[in-house]
Amino acid sequence: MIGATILGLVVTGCELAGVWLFGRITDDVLTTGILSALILPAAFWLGAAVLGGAAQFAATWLSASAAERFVARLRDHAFGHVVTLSPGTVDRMEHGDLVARLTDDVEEVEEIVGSGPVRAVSSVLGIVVFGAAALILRWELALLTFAAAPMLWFAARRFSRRISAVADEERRVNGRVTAVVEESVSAVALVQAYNRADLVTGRVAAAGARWARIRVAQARLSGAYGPLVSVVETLCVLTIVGVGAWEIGTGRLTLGGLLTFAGFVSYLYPPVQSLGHLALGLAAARAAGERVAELLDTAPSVTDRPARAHPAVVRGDLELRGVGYRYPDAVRPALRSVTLRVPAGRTVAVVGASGAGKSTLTKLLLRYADPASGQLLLDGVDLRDLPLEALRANVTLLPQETTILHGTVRENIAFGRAGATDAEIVAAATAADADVFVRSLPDGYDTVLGDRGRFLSGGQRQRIAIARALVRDAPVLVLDEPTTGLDGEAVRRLLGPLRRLMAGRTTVLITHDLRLATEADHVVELADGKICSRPIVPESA
Ligand SMILES: Nc1ncnc2c1ncn2[C@@H]1O[C@H](COP(=O)(O)OP(=O)(O)OP(=O)(O)O)[C@@H](O)[C@H]1O
Repeated sequence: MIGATILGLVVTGCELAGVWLFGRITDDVLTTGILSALILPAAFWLGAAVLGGAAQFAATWLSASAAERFVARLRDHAFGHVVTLSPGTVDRMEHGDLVARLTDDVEEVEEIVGSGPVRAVSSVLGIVVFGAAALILRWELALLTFAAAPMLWFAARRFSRRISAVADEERRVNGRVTAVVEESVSAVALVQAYNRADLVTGRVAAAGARWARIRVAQARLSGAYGPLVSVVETLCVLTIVGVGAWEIGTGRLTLGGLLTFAGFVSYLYPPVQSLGHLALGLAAARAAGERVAELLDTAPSVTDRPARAHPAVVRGDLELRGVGYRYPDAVRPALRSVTLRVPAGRTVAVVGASGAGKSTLTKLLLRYADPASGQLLLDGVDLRDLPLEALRANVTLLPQETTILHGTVRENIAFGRAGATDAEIVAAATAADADVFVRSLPDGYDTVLGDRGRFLSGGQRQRIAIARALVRDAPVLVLDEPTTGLDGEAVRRLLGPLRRLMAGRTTVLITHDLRLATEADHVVELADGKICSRPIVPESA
């Protein structure tokens, strides 16, 4: 900011010198015809132009890098906040709208908070310096010219109110367009299968048309502001020419003096206009800023309590004592007084009908949410008393839907633990029965997997996920329907990798698959959010 102010001063000083030298040249060279008098002022003028140009270049560079740094920092901050929100909170947001807040809205805020102050300072500098120069040269004429300022201020105020209302709407609709496009693209397979291209294109077109209407309204408003200012400017120039001609006639002003004065005034308007535009831009930035602030104000539903002592590595004794949970806005609780114990190193399978509350249990075990009543304990410590990072370092979740990230097979497996070595990655893939098919891929472990792993079969995706969990090597394992969507043969092939993954780990195995349930030491049934007392399959050895 200080650098930009100094550079702004240098630019303004050079422009001022240029205008003044032009006035001198008019009086000493153009009106007298003495060519030799041109050399010195021309040399100074050229010097001022070079120095001013260099300062302008440095100021542009400085403000662009400051602006981009600001955008990156704000986006990192906002995104850093989003990843602390529980998955349930993020799922309740429209993903496209969330993306719009983290991209377009952050950039819009920068316009005002980042480069805005720099532009404001250089505009104010320009107004003060050229205004003072005009006053010093001919104060009466200057005051006459400044009379236009209230008109400009009044116009900017009227426009900014209307632009502000439109800007709010534009930011909202912009988020909606991104959300509709994002949703339609991710559902493209369903759209084609059900022949509903007309429905989604209609939705995108409707959102796009609404956005286009608002953008046109915005353009109309700011388009009207520019010409209005030009008309006011023209009025001032005509006043200067008229009064100036009269003053030249009376001998109170030379032609060079009038041109110098007109030059000062012409340098006065761009900063006045720039301040006006800045005020108009403030409306859009405020609307965007509110959307970013709303995101930052969304509090994580689960937070760390003040630090407490905790074992770095846990044994893995898991216990649920009378756990109850109800989703926000849900009428019925998803879990009701669930009591369950999984001794260290043992496996408990949780079976039950769809909607019984099985996945909800996994969310509480990972602390995506806290129970409304009761306690979940790891080695006798309430999960809420463990730092979130320590809890998650000790509990590995294999979610129902396998997430494959855009990246290589190696990166996808290494995602399980920062710093995993190549040897550990290959060992995990081998134990997950993934090594053979990975080596048959075009680039082996360096094959880039497309978004969501669409180049892989369901069973292959699941084996990559098991390798990732093996690399993580945590003592507690939560498996949420690990065989969902797989046929009998694929399930059979997954049994070996799953057994190797569960071996020696405390495991909560959520499954519909009774063959898989027999892998557990104990099976419990969840029905309507409660544990049933009767075992539904005979316990295995
Ligand atoms: N995000 C949510 N908001 C509100 N209610 C939810 C939410 N997720 C689940 N529920 C409700 O909570 C109950 C338990 O859901 P849960 O997903 O735990 O069942 P589940 O046993 O895992 O079912 P499935 O076997 O079909 O995966 C259901 O009635 C469900 O409708």
